Amino acid sequence: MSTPMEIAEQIPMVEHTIHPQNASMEVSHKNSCEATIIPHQTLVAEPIATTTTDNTPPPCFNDNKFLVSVEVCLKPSSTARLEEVQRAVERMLEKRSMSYVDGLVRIPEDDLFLVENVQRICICDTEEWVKNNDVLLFWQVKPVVHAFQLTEEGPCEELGADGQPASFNEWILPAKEFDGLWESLIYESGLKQQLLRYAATALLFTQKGVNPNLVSCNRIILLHGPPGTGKTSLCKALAQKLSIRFNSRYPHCQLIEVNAHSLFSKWFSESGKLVAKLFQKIQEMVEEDNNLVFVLIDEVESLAAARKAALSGSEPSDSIRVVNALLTQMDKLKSAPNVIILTTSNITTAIDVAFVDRADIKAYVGPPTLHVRYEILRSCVEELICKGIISSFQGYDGLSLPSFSSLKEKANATEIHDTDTVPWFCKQLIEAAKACEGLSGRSLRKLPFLAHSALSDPYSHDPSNFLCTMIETAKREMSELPQ
Ligand SMILES: Nc1ncnc2c1ncn2[C@@H]1O[C@H](COP(=O)(O)OP(=O)(O)OP(=O)(O)O)[C@@H](O)[C@H]1O
Repeated sequence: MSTPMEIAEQIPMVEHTIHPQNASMEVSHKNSCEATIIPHQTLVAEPIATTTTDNTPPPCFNDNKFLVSVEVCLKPSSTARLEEVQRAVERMLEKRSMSYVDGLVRIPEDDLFLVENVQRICICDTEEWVKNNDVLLFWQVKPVVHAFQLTEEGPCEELGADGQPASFNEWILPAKEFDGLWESLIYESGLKQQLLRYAATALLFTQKGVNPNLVSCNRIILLHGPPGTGKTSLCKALAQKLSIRFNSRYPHCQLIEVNAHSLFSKWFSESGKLVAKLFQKIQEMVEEDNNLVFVLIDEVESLAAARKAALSGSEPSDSIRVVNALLTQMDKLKSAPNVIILTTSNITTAIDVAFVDRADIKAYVGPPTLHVRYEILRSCVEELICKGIISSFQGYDGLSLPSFSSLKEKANATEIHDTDTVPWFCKQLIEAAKACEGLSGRSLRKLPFLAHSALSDPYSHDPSNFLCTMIETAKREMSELPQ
């Protein structure tokens, strides 16, 4: 019998081709369940590429291998050094001939150091490289291990003067409050990967000292779109993700959540000064070059209101001062390599053009599509099954319910609702998702709660009854939306 390495060597690597640009983007919900460790002999690998079509290596490709992030969360009680844990995990991964799919990796029971110190090991972002349901084999992968420990301190509030609301909250990252947030956010278009890559490029450019007069990069992101589409959560999740991925370069990381409303002083003329004061603090933080600082400005239109409106007389002149102060301070921060400004807005047209122009990425975060609505509801139902609120579906023992893409694949991309290959409960879930067209992600995440409270018998664990009630609740919620 051949050894795993011999078998691996028999598979011609160069002849296989994956096109990352074609890889379907499906955000994983497998965090709560174990990643399948499949003996690699049984796997049929999707062809793997060593180059993209234009012969340039894909961006995350090194040593003829795919770079795959492996995030290792230490136990709160652990006093081990992050580098020590990182090396221990690297050694553990080297010993195992496992496949790489997004999800949790079992910690070997005989590795006492890892058992004592590590809470979970999670493989991330492989779906960028492979099509849905395929896997990367161990020899095709160079794992990049990021060890981290969550802080449990909660936000530290900067109190405003004279009973004014606080002007900002400070979080030390990675924070317990944002754990799992990234994975819980579901988008259709690869938006999360795009943001991650953008930030990685921005940090690389500044780290390498790329001349900003020649290649401009302001490190400002603007997410805009309707309310409840997850913009604020996405900003926080991105900051958390980057604090983990860049912790060897930046061991300290903070998120400053600016309360834009508090910057409007009751003495109107003070507002410009308050903005300057806030940025003075941020400036002090970024002076420490081991610090990575994220500044989150929600509803940025309230701070960066279009000056055109002000000049036309419909806005008080103080708002002009605030916008001017904000733009000046942002330009000052530009020279610091270790700060990223994250902003959100529901009404882009109300934002000053000079601000919009400074944003390197202006990403539209739209209402959830059918695919996304199904995935959000699926993750909710999985959570309720996991916590024993409803029982699992009869005849289906899987830990996670089928994803929308896997159903589509089985149904040969036709109308998946009408096909026999789709289990009945998935059809119900699809019906619920269809009934929710127009609801925001925020409302969708509330729907299972509303459905449960509408059950005639709240102690019934019947999943089918629950799904029927969820469909009715969705229809009721839709009918109550303002026209
Ligand atoms: N695409 C999504 N996938 C999963 N959950 C989502 C999605 N969109 C929204 N949610 C849920 O809605 C919650 C609220 O989202 P959040 O407050 O970040 O939205 P927002 O776009 O910033 O809203 P607003 O513009 O009203 O401030 C999130 O924490 C998340 O639970």
